Amino acid sequence: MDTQTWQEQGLETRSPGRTRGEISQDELAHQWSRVRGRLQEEIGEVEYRNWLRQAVLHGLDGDEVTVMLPTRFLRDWVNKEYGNLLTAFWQAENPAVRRVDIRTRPAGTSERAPDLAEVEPKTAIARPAAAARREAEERPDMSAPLDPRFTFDTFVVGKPNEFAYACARRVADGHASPGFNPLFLYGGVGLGKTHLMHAIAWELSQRSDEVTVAYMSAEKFMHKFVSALRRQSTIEFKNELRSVDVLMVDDLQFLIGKDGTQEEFFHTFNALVDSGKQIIVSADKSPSDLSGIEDRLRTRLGCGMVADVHATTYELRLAILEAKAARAGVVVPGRVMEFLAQKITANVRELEGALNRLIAHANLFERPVTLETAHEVLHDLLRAYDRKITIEEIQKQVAEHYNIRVSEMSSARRARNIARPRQIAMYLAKQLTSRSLPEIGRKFGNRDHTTVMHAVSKVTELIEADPDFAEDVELLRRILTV
Ligand SMILES: Nc1ncnc2c1ncn2[C@@H]1O[C@H](COP(=O)(O)OP(=O)(O)OP(=O)(O)O)[C@@H](O)[C@H]1O
Repeated sequence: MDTQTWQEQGLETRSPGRTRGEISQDELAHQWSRVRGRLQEEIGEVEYRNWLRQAVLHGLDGDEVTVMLPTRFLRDWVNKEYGNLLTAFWQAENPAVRRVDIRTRPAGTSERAPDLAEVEPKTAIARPAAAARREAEERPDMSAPLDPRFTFDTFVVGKPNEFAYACARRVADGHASPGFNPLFLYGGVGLGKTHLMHAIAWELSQRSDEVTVAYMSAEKFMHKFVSALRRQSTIEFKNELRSVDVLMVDDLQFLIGKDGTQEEFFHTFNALVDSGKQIIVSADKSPSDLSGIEDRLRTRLGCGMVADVHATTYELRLAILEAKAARAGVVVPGRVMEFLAQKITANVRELEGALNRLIAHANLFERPVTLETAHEVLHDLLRAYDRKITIEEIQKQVAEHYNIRVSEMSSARRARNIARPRQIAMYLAKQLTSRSLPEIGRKFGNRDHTTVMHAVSKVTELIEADPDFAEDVELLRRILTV
């Protein structure tokens, strides 16, 4: 990582190498970036900006992390309001950390910490694991190595992601037909697209020393392109990109409206595909729904394999929690996991964050994880869920969306244009609230729980069979969960 990037990431400038406790500056930077990500998720964008945006990591010394803030007021406030959270998240990231020391930094010693969006996944040229790390150290501009946790082994497969997983596997096995080029993965926030891309990169690089994989976020692609333009070194940039065997661009939606960068990406894309190289792209929408992308690019993006990563189901959430707890070597009672899987429905990132907080809390206070501690530790998150989503809100939103009266949610009418939205509302009530089937049934005109069960399985079936229908339900889910 170069000095500038180091500072951009809210880190103090220091000489490269390893910190005490065998952790490299890059790893530490990643941990800090994730801690900040969790903080932002946890306390919300506004609070984060107000209080923590200027926090800078000074370093890790033994078991103590030091974080600097520019004023005493900020230091005291952060200490009081977020000190425990910071410690818990650091502990979850790095079990060696026991304490977080929050201090003021002498004036003029560091830069602001940027938005997370600015520092999220960077670029990595992936070779075998060890080589990739060396590469990252030798080539400061290729700053972020692939996340070692994002492999196929750690990816939990369920109905919502099995197709995307199968496609990713096929490409990673090196047996994909041209029909898999490009592989376009799309779906909502935090559902595992980046994880799958990294997994492909790891797998390919472990398979052969010869294969070079370039992974970058669309933003990074843009930054690199723009700075190449400034340095008048676009030829090198092009050559560098066109020399790889596999190019992965994550979160392509960030290229929307960036015409010059899109143009460059389009040419790179064509050059690579024409010479038989593999392209893998992720975005939050399917190619046909990515408005703001040039038509010729959209057409090319959609001409390979397009795989949707659907919103999680209760079963998948539970399986993910079980896998993560087992991996962390922590015993979390089944009831606690069921509770989390039922409650934390927005995405896997949030679910993972909740589990990490519970584990960190248990470690910190040397107490077992129980349903009671889950309520206590996650009360703010759970309150947000409780506050946000009620069955009434779901009914209102769905009725509005399909242009029917809210009263039809409880009526006896069985016409398709009424019954289908009602089934969708029941399905969302099951997904987004912790209400039981009989409770949901009661809210829908005293219907039996078997009717709700039927609605849930019907909607699940339709989501799998009909992408437009799936899109509609996903849209409603997002509206309800923002
Ligand atoms: N099926 C899964 N099994 C295990 N972990 C998962 C799964 N899906 C997501 N995760 C975890 O959830 C977190 C968020 O996933 P990821 O970053 O891949 O999401 P994304 O779809 O790329 O989101 P974004 O659109 O925000 O970039 C990661 O820590 C990832 O490991």
